[in-house]
Formats: sequence, C-alpha cells, structure tokens
Amino acid sequence: MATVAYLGPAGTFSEAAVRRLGDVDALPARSIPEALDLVRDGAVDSALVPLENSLEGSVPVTLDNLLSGPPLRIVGEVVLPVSFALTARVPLDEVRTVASHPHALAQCRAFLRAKLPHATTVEVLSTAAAARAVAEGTVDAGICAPIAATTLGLPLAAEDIGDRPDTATRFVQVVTGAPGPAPTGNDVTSLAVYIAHDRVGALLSVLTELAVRGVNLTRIESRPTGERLGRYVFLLDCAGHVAEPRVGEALLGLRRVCAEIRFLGSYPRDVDDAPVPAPAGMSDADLLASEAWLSGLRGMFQA
Ligand SMILES: O=C(O)C(=O)C[C@]1(C(=O)O)C=C[C@@H](O)C=C1
Repeated sequence: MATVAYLGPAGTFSEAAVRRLGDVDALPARSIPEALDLVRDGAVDSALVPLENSLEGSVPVTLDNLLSGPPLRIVGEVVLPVSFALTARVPLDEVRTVASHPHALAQCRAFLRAKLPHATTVEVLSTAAAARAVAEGTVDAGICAPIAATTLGLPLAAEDIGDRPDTATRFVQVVTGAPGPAPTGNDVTSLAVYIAHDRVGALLSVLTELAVRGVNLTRIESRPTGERLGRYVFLLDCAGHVAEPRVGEALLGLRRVCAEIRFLGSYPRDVDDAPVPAPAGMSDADLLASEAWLSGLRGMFQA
C-alpha cells in the first residue's frame, strides 16, 4: 500500500485530507518540512501538504519548501472544507492561553477577538497538536477539528468558529520524479517563474504568453526570493495540462521570456466546476488546425 506523509498528529485537517485519497498508509510527520523531506529521502511514496486556504491565503512554509531544495512534483490536489472548534479545559472567561496552528488562528480572528479578547495565542505545529496541548494542560484552550478534541475526550466549547462558514483548504500531493498523471480535461499546471528584474514589463510578458494562447490563469502569487528586497518569484497556476497543445505552447513562450522556471506539476483539479472555455480561435483544436495549415505551406517548399 502506498505511504503518504502528512502534518500530524492524527486529527489534523491534513489527516482528513489524506483520507480522501482512499486506501493509503498515512504517516504523521511533526511539521510540513518534515513531511516533504520524508518524500525526498524516499521514506514515503508521497506527502499531502496544505498549500492555500480560501480565507487566509497561501501556506508560506509549503510554498517556500517547494521552491527550494531538491524538486518535488505535484501529482494531485484535495480541496477540503474546514470547520474549526474550540476545546477548553476551563470556562471561556478563564481562558488565558489558546493554541493552534497559525493558519487556523488566522481563520478564527473574529471569534478570538469577540470571545477570548484577553487570551494569548500560542502557535503550535498543527491543530491536533493544539488539542494535545489542552489535554496535557500546557494551554487552557485550543482551536482544532472537532474530531481532534473528541478523540482525546476533550469537550467542545464552541463549534464553527471560523470567520466564514464556507472555508476550504487546498492540499497538494507531491512525489519525487514518478510519472505524472495523464490529462483528464480538467487539470491545473503549477509553475514558479523567475523574471528578469532589470526589464520593464517583465511580468506583463509572462502573463501575455498565457493570455495569447487562451490559457486561463487561476492563481498568481509572489514570494520573496530571499536574495534582497525587491526580488520575487511568481507562483502561477494555469488551467490545463502540460501534455495539451495550448499549455505546451505557453510553456515554450515562458521558457523564452523568463530567467528560470520551476515546473511544479500538471494534475487533476479537485473542484466540480468546469474549466473556463478558451476564447474563440484559441482552443487546442484551433491550434492544431493552424499547425496543420502551416505544415501544408511548408510542404510546398519540400522537394
Ligand atoms: O493543523 C492542521 O490541522 C493542518 O492540517 C494544517 C492547516 C494549514 O496549514 O492550513 C490545514 C488546514 C487549516 O487551514 C488549518 C491548518
């Protein structure tokens, strides 16, 4: 059975996301970098790690790890609805410390301000680690998935405490060099592009390579490269698969205008909505028809 590392201990949202993969051997790691290193070291087949959340945005530790170190390839995604609960071992008005994963604390800001204005937040490695800290008595309260609290026999002091009721976290499954998944017709391609900073319109030229091929950009985000102020790498998600003509053409164009590209993977989307259709004249069929036309012209020059 394939082994999948995830941010543990048991009871995290990451574990719930791993369960969506079906019959796999789930291996808890202490942190996201540790889960990714288990893949790089060959100790597990893959890791499933949080990449972004619909409310709080990207998970920087995941992005930065995917951008540095030996390359990992994304082969799938899981989009998981997340709903947070508060577990507390004292009444709410006596809570002085509340622990959780920083991304979970950030998604419950309004609740914390309204109900626990005097509590100090304590960042821990995961939401399930927060529940354990409550069980061990090192903090008064924790924000976690309801199951993380109930499996430890802890009470739920409040449920659905997130700032929005319909929050979702997107997880990605990464491997080292295994063959990538074939196109499904509803895929996403993830790239990290490094632009030449000494050129006016460098980012515009990146976006143009996608737009002129009718490739839909679904996410763009910058992270500092760490070299110095003003140096950024852009993380792009585009609709489509590298094996498809339009995305392939766009990658050829990007390769010419970017200083460096890290290809992160082409993989099936885990959403129900259909991809945005290509504008008129920009479908893969249009592209193949124009290529056939050109090769007809070129054929006239062959002996
Ligand atoms: O701590 C967990 O339960 C996790 O799986 C991590 C994580 C994250 O990093 O975003 C996952 C989903 C929620 O958005 C909050 C925390």
